[in-house]
Amino acid sequence: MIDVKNLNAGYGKLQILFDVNAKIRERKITTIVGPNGSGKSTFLKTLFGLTTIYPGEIIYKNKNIEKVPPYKKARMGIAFLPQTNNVFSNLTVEENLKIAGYILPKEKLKERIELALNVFPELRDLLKRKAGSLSGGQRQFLAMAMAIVRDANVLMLDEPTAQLSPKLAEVIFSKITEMRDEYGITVLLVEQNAKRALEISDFGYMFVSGRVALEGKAEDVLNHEKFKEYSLGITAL
Ligand SMILES: Nc1ncnc2c1ncn2[C@@H]1O[C@H](COP(=O)(O)OP(=O)(O)OP(=O)(O)O)[C@@H](O)[C@H]1O
Repeated sequence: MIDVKNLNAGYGKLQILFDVNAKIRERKITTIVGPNGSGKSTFLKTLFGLTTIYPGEIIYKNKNIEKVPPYKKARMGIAFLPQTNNVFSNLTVEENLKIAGYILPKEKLKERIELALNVFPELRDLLKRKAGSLSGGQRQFLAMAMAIVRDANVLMLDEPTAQLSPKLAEVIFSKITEMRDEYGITVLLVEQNAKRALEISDFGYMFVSGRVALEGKAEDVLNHEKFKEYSLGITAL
């Protein structure tokens, strides 16, 4: 679905990612783990077009998209949910959902919102609430529901369980698997909660210092010595 080839990227002259090769497979969950500052968020931002790309290729559905601006990527079905500011706080939940699908015809929009609310029934009672007054978990639900309204093919999530209780993190993980299994959405996930994230994933990558240090089937990454060292906090930045 997304093929990343020899990707080098960063912020202005500051290079953060070095020769990254990765495959984001269709209808699968791919998770990126790694120490703080290893470039995980930068990778997502780069795929969405928010950083400077030096040489490197990003191929989506057989098209090179490294020069495509973010708003066009959104129209191509790629959704990026940053860690914060992923909803419009001063608008209601309902307004957020409507804005997500503003390019859709009215009937289609209604249908998509209904579908999103089936995945996130927790939002039904909150439709008139301002998004800014939601809890962290509810806000995350809303951001994910908005991606469903937009009919995203690929959902890139940056630490969706950050600052959530373990119980709520579990709910988010099960929603992510539901989105893959029931709606065929391709998921690219960046998580601090590395072990749990890999457990629900199909494929995994570990980044260290902006490079791919480990890759493979999620369970192989989970069982790899390098991942165990990282989990124990031994892997150096
Ligand atoms: N907008 C920016 N401008 C310049 N440097 C940045 C910017 N955003 C991030 N960086 C730097 O890029 C490096 C990688 O950061 P990034 O957020 O991608 O890491 P990460 O693996 O997602 O870390 P964490 O797990 O802590 O979120 C860090 O050294 C960071 O300081």
